[in-house]
Amino acid sequence: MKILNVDQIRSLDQSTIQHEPIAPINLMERAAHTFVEWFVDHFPDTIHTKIFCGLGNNGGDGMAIARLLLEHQYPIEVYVVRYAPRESDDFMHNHRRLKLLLDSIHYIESTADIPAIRHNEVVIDAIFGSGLSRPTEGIVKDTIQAINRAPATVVSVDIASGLYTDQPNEPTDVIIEPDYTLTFQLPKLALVLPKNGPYVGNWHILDIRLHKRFIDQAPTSYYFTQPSEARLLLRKRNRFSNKGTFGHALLLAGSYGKIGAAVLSAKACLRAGVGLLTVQVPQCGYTILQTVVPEAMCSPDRHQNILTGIAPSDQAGHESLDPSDFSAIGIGPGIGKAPETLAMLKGLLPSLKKPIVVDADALNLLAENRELLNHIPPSSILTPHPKEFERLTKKWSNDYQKLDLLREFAKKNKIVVVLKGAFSAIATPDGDIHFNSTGNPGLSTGGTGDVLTGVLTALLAQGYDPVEAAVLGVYAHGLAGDQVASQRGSIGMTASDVIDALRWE
Ligand SMILES: NC(=O)C1=CN([C@@H]2O[C@H](COP(=O)(O)OP(=O)(O)OC[C@H]3O[C@@H](n4cnc5c(N)ncnc54)[C@H](O)[C@@H]3O)[C@@H](O)[C@H]2O)[C@H](O)CC1
Ligand SMILES: [K+]
Repeated sequence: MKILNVDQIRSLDQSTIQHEPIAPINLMERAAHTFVEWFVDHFPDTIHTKIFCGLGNNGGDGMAIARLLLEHQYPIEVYVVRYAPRESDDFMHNHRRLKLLLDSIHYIESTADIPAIRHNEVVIDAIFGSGLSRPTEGIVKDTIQAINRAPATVVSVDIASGLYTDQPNEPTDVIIEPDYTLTFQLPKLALVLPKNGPYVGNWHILDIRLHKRFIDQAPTSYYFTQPSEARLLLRKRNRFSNKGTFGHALLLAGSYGKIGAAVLSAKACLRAGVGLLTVQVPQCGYTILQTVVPEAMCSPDRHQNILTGIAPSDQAGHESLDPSDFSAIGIGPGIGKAPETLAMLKGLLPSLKKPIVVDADALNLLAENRELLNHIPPSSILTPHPKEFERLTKKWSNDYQKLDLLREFAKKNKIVVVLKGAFSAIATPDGDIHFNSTGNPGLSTGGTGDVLTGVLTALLAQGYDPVEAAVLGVYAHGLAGDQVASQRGSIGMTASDVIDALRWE
């Protein structure tokens, strides 16, 4: 699903009005209906509801929502924040209609007009939507602060009042902190950025049937992975396939004290459908791996405690590995940063031709030896969390700048970068960014990154295109986390739970 910017959303509105065709006021009515449908589903009709409206079309939505909630017998009160002398036409239209049904509409002009808000009430925030053009101030700011201080549940219409749709806010900006955001038609960039968490809450998309052809043709570099899109990426399996069909992956993982990382990666790789798996671990991990992951072959490093090289045959009779024998290689989980491990990386990278997966300490070694980035095979997948990404690039001052850095880094190095976090951002070599839609805070626990590396390596080994592997793998990994959370809650989720919950259907 595309993410469009404010100007495009405005044109989308116009395009819908012209092509459907539909009168603007009826489009507002449709938006209000969809909002109320969700609202009625989530809150009982006895709940006291205060609706705060601005004077533009977001406020117009609020007015229409108020009228529809009245029809559903909700006890409502409506407050108009009078911050300017002029109202939009569609606001005025809905204001007139509401006045016929409601004894009194309240107007907030000074702080004395701001009502007390109690904990068992719901607030609907319809002050500003996508039309926000400057920071909130004066009476709007005072009203927003009062709503934020109140113990009530807050639901924002389209986007929290005070939050820009696709540009950074200043830290001093006063913005509604909603429990829910119900956004119209398309996700907005502001909704997927980590710093905006408090100004977004749980957000949902309401389909208001805006012009589909306009959306299909609109240029964008931002996408949000929907379940149906992820499912389409999944390849059907042929009944006559054999384990050779699904590739042979090699994982280079583990060091003394971190053999668990190798185990988790290996198990996840198998659960993501790889045909054959070889894991190279330091010798201290050999027995562990052979015992805990019997499905994988294990190639012990020459070194007892760290990885030092793709093992050539030696007197001990260890078989040699040839990197080109593998359909995909994953490097990094738990490998540490020993000089010998760096030397291994330096020796290995230039010899590789196919895309690989690079994670964890392999990323930190790259950050400390950036010339190695030139040897990463094109279309490889790097999976940094924000701190690792900062080490690879530089500090950013806001999430929008971080996205620019991410895009540039992926383009310049011709790689896929999965920036992990809530709504993980996947940057492609072409400069697109796909935000993931699955996952929950339970995934912020040791080992889940190792699981992702195993999953991505398995998908590459099966021949998935690297961008598709990243989008699908990150989606499935998050979905497994959501599955665990729905069964046992997100607190106490472990990486092993996530592996068990991986499903491909
Ligand atoms: N696009 C859609 O899919 C639909 C959107 N709808 C709703 O319309 C709003 C956008 O409405 P708009 O009138 O353009 O803007 P706002 O209501 O957000 O703002 C009104 C007005 O206020 C001025 N302004 C901006 N910032 C400030 C400020 N800080 N202080 C004072 N005044 C400010 C500015 O002139 C704005 O124009 C969208 O979010 C949806 O809720 C439709 O109803 C359905 C289709
Ligand atoms: K709003």
